[in-house]
Amino acid sequence: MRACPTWKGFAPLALPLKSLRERARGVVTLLSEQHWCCAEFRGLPGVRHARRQRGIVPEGQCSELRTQTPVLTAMAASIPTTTTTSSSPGDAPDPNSTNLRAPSSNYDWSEVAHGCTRKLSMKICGFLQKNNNVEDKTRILFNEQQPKSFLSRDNEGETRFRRPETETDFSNLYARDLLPAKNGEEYTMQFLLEVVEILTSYVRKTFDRSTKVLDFHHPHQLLEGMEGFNLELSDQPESLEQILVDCRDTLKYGVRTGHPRFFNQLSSGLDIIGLAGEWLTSTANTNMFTYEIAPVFVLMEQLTLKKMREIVGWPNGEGDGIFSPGRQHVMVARYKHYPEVKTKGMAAAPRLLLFTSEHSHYSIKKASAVLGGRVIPADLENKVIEAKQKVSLEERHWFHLAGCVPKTESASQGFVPMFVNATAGSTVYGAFDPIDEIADICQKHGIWLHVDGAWGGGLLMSRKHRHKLRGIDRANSVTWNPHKMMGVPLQCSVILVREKGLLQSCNSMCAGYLFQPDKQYDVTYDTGDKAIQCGRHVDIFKFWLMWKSKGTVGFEKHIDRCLELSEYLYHKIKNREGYEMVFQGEPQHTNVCFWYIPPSLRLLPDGEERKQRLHKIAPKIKAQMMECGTTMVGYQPQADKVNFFRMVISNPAVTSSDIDFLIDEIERLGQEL
Ligand SMILES: Cc1ncc(COP(=O)(O)O)c(C=O)c1O
Ligand SMILES: NCCCC(=O)O
Repeated sequence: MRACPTWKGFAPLALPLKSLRERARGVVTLLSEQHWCCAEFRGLPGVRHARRQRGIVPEGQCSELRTQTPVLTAMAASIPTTTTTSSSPGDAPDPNSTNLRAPSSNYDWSEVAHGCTRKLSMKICGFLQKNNNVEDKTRILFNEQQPKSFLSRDNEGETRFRRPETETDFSNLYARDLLPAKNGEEYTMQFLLEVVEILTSYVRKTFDRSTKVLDFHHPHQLLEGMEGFNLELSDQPESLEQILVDCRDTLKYGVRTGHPRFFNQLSSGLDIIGLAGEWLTSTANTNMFTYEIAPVFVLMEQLTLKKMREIVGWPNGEGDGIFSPGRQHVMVARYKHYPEVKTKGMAAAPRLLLFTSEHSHYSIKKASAVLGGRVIPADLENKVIEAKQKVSLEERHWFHLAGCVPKTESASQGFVPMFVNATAGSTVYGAFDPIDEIADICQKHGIWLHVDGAWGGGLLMSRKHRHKLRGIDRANSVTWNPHKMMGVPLQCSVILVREKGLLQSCNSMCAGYLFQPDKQYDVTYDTGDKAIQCGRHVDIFKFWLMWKSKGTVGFEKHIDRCLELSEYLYHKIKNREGYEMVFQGEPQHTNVCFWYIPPSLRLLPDGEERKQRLHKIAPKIKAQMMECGTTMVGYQPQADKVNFFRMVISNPAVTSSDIDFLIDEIERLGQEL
């Protein structure tokens, strides 16, 4: 395992160092005047936000921290205990508290010292900032915490909150002290501001390439509780102090999917407007099933769906749709062909067949075609015709037959081809099926055409690339996931249906407690009954807000930029020593699939040994990437192909230098395998 590079700092939740150092220096000045020893805080980069935090300060800092621990320990041990907070500076942490075990090592004590120092410094800083009067600093230091009113009324009588100069001690506060509790407003504002600080610190670090993409730990390590990060649920309430620490740790041990060097999934990036939209959505905390409780969101959804249908090419954006995850299009297709299935079940339908290509999201095992897994129309029609007669399972190797596969191998009756899934941007290869040709076959045989544009639908926003989805306007239904290529925060999935009213007919149950027909407004805006589920999350707002902030042109620019970067990668490696492309030809999407061949395998002749050894290379490199936290990229086998890397780009933060970094990192980690 190659050594990981030393990191300048993986202190994702550190306070802005400048202010912390200033504060700390204030403490150092004060304490040294009191003839206390104290570490010189200079030279402690990455000093963490020490709210009784047990977090790990990265190796580089840990060694520095430890060299100064004896001094810090002396300070922590000698700090007087006259303050009234429950965890007064100098108190040994309560060993029974959930997260804080009794300090046992020098390192632990230095953490305690940090925590105490920070509390002291916050009190002093608050005082100094407020009074700017250095003389009285010693008096204020140990006063009880006086919750000041930080709420004021502006000219319109609106209550405004002013961030307190001194920090709130949340160790004695609990959820019950927050709104709607009586007098809970100030604590609520202070608590939420702490949370915002955690989130904004995380956002800043996400785009900082000197931080890790992840701080990997195995499941058993996290389950055991990293530095006291206890995932077990508690019978008794935890203090807000603990809740804040848990928030920080949850982010600390997660994966930064917005990091410029996170390439692992089709969904990546951290769009700030989308994030704000998600924050607002959670704050609004409403349900999409009726207009009466989501009037604005329901209208936003309807306008956005119409815009998307126009982009698909349906005249005047006519048709239907809904923001909802899941595979409703199959249900709608079946309902269209056999509506009695809704009330009588599958007995009301013959054996139905669904067709899709090997590389669709429902991928099936099959010898991969050098064309990248596209449906070859001539074969599709043959198979459709064949399927209308008796056909045995082994003859279906070319197409995936999902849905109602016959219960016995030798079905006595023909099958009814009902549904064809054409993939616009396959998950691994990024391949686009020839939709127009497939549409001809579906039209000829009266078969429902669904276009799975979950990954490729975003290319419709680009005048340069939308031709790859030529024929999509002939589809009966379309899947399009803005949370993939368009960078909208997860979850944001759309299903569009050409025939208006079909979703409602297929799914509606007219629940009387929700969809009363005698409301005072036009109840056609109660769209919940179109969905297969009842409660439905507001997925629209973050997307609508992003669209407003970028404009249609902004999405086009993003899509074109990502495709440019994938072309850059393709041309960089296609003739590079040690690389082999999985399929020939420029990528149709941002998917670039390749093997990295370490020097030890380059002279091996093709054959079973080479395949078996090559199969292990990508997983080993990936494991090292994760241990080092430097980057993440997906790998997988596909049909008869051994593990290969699948590089995808959807994060607007990615630059060509990140592509260069990825290649260098693969070579650094793989060259000695
Ligand atoms: C082509 C394609 N279709 C459908 C899906 C399912 O998307 P989701 O799981 O986000 O609904 C994926 C996911 O990667 C996909 O790549
Ligand atoms: N729907 C699954 C996502 C697959 C991927 O991100 O690679």
